[in-house]
Amino acid sequence: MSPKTLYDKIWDAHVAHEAEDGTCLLYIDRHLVHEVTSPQAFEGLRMAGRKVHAPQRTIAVPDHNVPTTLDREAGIENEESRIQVDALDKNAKDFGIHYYPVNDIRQGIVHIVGPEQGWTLPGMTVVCGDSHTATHGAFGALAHGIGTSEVEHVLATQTLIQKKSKNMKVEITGKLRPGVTAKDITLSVIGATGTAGGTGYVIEYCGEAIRDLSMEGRMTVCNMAIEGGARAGLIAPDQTTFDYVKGRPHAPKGAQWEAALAWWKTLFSDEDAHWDKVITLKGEDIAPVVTWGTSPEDVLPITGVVPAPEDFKGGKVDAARRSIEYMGLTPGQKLSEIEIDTVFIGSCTNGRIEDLRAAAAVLKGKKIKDGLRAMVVPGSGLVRAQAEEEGLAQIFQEAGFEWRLAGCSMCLAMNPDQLAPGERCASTSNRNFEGRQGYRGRTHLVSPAMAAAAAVTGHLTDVREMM
Ligand SMILES: CC(C)[C@H](C(=O)O)[C@@H](O)C(=O)O
Ligand code: SF4
Repeated sequence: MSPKTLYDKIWDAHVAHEAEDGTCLLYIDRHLVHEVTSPQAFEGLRMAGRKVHAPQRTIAVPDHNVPTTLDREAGIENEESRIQVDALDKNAKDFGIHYYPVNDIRQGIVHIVGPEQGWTLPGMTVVCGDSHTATHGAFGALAHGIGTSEVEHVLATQTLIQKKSKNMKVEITGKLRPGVTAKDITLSVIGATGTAGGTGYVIEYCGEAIRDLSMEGRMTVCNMAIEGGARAGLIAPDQTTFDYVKGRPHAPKGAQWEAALAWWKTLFSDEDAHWDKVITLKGEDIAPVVTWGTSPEDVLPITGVVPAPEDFKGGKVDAARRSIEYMGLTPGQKLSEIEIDTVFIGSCTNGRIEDLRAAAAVLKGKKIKDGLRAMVVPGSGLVRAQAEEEGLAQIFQEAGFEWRLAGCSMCLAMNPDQLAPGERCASTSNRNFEGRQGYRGRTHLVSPAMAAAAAVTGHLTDVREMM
């Protein structure tokens, strides 16, 4: 047998049919659904008089539009948001799929809920009408976003029409230095490859620094594969993965667990597998980073300065000029001197328990800068409950953070959690596009520890100085 990559293995195990031109029909093991990209898909089924083909494999949760304030049971004010969440309530009921409504403690961001509940397992194909589905690749699952018409196709048939991507290996060798996290890895990779570097590829992240990460950290890395242009990100499952999955509500049990485990242990890239592209970074070389511009590739170590447009080549010169102007920065300005108004800790990139622990460790016994607005939005109700149990919520609140309910929140500002025009935010989310966190808002992407450090000083800060 010819050697295969992990991606090849999962792909081959799911091809139901291959056409002459290489187009395949893939079987889908898990279909995650949220309120933004599903209403038309369900409507399509209704019009055609069709059912959901595999309701037991379909899991829905409202996350993007839900308010995160404690009074959210009072309802959603914005009409468009309310309609989307109401439609999901109704569709989940009508079509008999698994559902975590807004008042369920298991509700949260779809990419946090799936793994938490044991829906996401190694070797699976996982899709969702959402680009950050890449997150689930951390389990060694082939996971990626799909469009609304594909959501309808998967609902109706449990299959997806796909062409195979190429194989790319991103290796992070050695150990990370203190203060450097999974977020710094994933941003640094995008800094090195650019946002188009992964286009046409499925990335497998490997190397000692990746192996050393917890599942939470691995999810952070894979979450941003899409920001690097890749179709999906993958990490081969190992004991860390199995330990995380075991005992979760929807993980296999007993003899089924043993059978699953035997297969999962075969899920790695063979020694001589063919890679179409290979990138290697040294773990020791990665620093705590921040973004200065309006693309995730606009990333630099916190010790750096705002670049000048002339530092770039070709089309990037104008893009950088526009970014710097939009962000209200001056070339040569030290990144650590950029003052901020807001800190947002949350999102499917960094809204898990370990992220909250990392931020709380920096904040313990400290107060946020006077006049700063800071909020923590746990990724799920269960993350929130655990953080309360561990005393993290208290640390955040005593420091001056708002302690919110779960949802996407200020990651994309579809709910009332938004930046005002000109407001500047240190954010643990994954996109710093113009207007992403509110009209004319300014976003600097950072790790949770870096966000906490910035909250204390009121400017972007090297967390290593506070350790
Ligand atoms: C709303 C949804 C379709 C979108 C996505 O696909 O990623 C959102 O989650 C985002 O992060 O921008
Ligand atoms: S938290 Fe942000 S990136 Fe993640 S699904 Fe929600 S909006 Fe998209």
